[in-house]
This record gives sequence, C-alpha cells and structure tokens, in this order.
Amino acid sequence: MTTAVNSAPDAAGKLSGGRMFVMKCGGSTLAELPESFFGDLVKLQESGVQPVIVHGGGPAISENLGKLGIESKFVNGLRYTSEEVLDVVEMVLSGSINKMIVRRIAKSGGKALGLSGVDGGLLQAKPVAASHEVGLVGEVTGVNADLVGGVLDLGYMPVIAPVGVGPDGQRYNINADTAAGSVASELGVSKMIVVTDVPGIMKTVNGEKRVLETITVQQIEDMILAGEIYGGMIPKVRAAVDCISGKVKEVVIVNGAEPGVLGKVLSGEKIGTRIVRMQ
Ligand SMILES: Nc1ncnc2c1ncn2[C@@H]1O[C@H](COP(=O)(O)OP(=O)(O)O)[C@@H](O)[C@H]1O
Ligand SMILES: CC(=O)N[C@@H](CCC(=O)OP(=O)(O)O)C(=O)O
Repeated sequence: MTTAVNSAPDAAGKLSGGRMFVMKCGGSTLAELPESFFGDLVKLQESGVQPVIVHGGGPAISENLGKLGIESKFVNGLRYTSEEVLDVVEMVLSGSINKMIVRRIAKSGGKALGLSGVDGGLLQAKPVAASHEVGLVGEVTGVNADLVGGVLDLGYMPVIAPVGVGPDGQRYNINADTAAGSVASELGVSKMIVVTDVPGIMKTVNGEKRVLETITVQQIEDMILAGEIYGGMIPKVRAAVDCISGKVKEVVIVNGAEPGVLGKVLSGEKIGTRIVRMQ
C-alpha cells in the first residue's frame, strides 16, 4: 500500500503550525503494526515531516510482571506502581519496547533516537493527585522541548518512553496517552495522532457499532458517564481534551493496522475519530 508514500510530500504542507506532529503508539497495537507502517513513517520523515513518537507498552509490562508473579492492578486506568513495579515498567518501556521501535524504524531505512522521559529531563514529573491510591504514577510538569528540537535538527525521529523524573530524581510511571498529550501541547504541534487497536471511538447506534467521525467534548463526557467510553480509551480522550484546549488543533484516534493510515490522516482523509477544537 503506497498511500502515505504518495501523499507524504503533501502531508508536509498540510501540517499547519509546523512540520512536526506527535504520534502516540499504544502497546495494544505495537506488535500488530505492519512493516509498511514504519516504511510510511520513514517516507514522511524523508519528505520533511517531523514525527515525534511517544509509545506505551501496557500489555508487555503486565506480561513481565506476571512472569515475576506480580499482579497488575489498575485504579481508574492507572497502573498501581510500587518501586518494584516501576523497575519492570522502566525496563520494559525504556528498554525493550523503546528499542524495538527504534530498530523497526532503522530497518525501514529511517533514523530514530530512543529516549525515556528521564534522559535530559525530557519529561519532568510530579506525583498525580491520586498517588495515595496509585503509588509512583506521575503527571508531566514540563517537557524539554529544546532536546526534542535538537534531536529533530540532527535528522533523528525522537522515540519517547513515558517514564518521567522529579526534581529530586524520583522516577514516575506516566500513562502514555497523558505523556503524549503533554508533549504535543508543549511542542505546540497542530496535530496529535493516537494509534491504537480500534478504528476510532465506537458507539452503538440502533444495535450497530459505528466509528464516530468526530466527537465533541460534551459527547465525550456523556459517553464516559454512560460507560460507552471506558478503560484505556478514557486517558486518550482526556489527553485529547486537554490538548485541544491549548495549541493542538486536532487529535485523531486511528487503528495502526489500517494500511497507509498515517498518510491518510496527514492528507486530511476521513479516517478514525477526530477530536477538534470548537471554533
Ligand atoms: N467507545 C470506545 N470505542 C473504541 N474503543 C473503546 C471504547 N471504549 C473503550 N475502548 C477500549 O479502548 C481500547 C484501547 O485502549 P488501550 O487498550 O489502552 O490501547 P492502547 O494500548 O493503544 O493505549 C480498545 O481496545 C477498547 O477495548
Ligand atoms: C500509569 C500507567 O498506567 N502507565 C502505563 C504506561 C504504559 C502505557 O500507558 O501503555 P499503553 O499506552 O499501552 O496503555 C502502564 O504502566 O501501563
């Protein structure tokens, strides 16, 4: 499939507010992403677009914790994170998953540099308000945007693992959607693409499951209350809502397994669910 290949030069022009965009890759989909996904990413990079990747890895963390006999517990979508859990989180996110993405980009002929939020104080963090329930989970207080800019200037795609660091050197586990939203806001990109394992936000209408083309902030709140948006979709929509109240103009949630998905989103094709700022 060559959609992104053909539309890549266009995409550079269509990214209003700069050539940069933030892409969050969820752990749910990483193993399923086809080679063509990384090939398309590299073609975009070659055409002058600057993707900044923030990735998750929730399923791999749970699998590794399981092997160690440690149970995974989530409170409102956030993993309960003790120091022991954090060791595994950091090993999996900043280690195997981050390097797997860098290797796949390199295999497709691209240049990527893996970093965790700890490196160069990329993701500065503090404990979340609910830390008494979730432990060492952080929220982003600052992003070292100069470091991201420097990596891009060197011609490398930054690949960021969502482990943050406090002023005292404490590490924090940060939800990847939340981290991506903060990076998008701080970099002031116009677009954030959330790549996951479903084709967008789905709603059952007249007994039929449909992907919503667009969704408003009010509809999001209603769907969360009705239990129609649940689990891992909640941090995505919350991060999206936060983002679009700042400089980010739209957040698009798409399925990474869809052929040519990045080119389609960047060239403005109707795909996935768009969460846009109200005019
Ligand atoms: N309304 C919804 N539409 C689509 N998916 C939803 C919705 N509400 C909850 N989900 C769930 O959100 C999941 C995606 O979140 P998650 O598993 O955390 O993915 P990722 O690892 O990509 O962050 C979907 O697989 C689906 O089970
Ligand atoms: C605090 C918290 O819950 N952190 C997540 C970080 C990884 C993540 O968010 O991965 P996905 O994008 O695949 O869900 C976790 O430990 O699972």
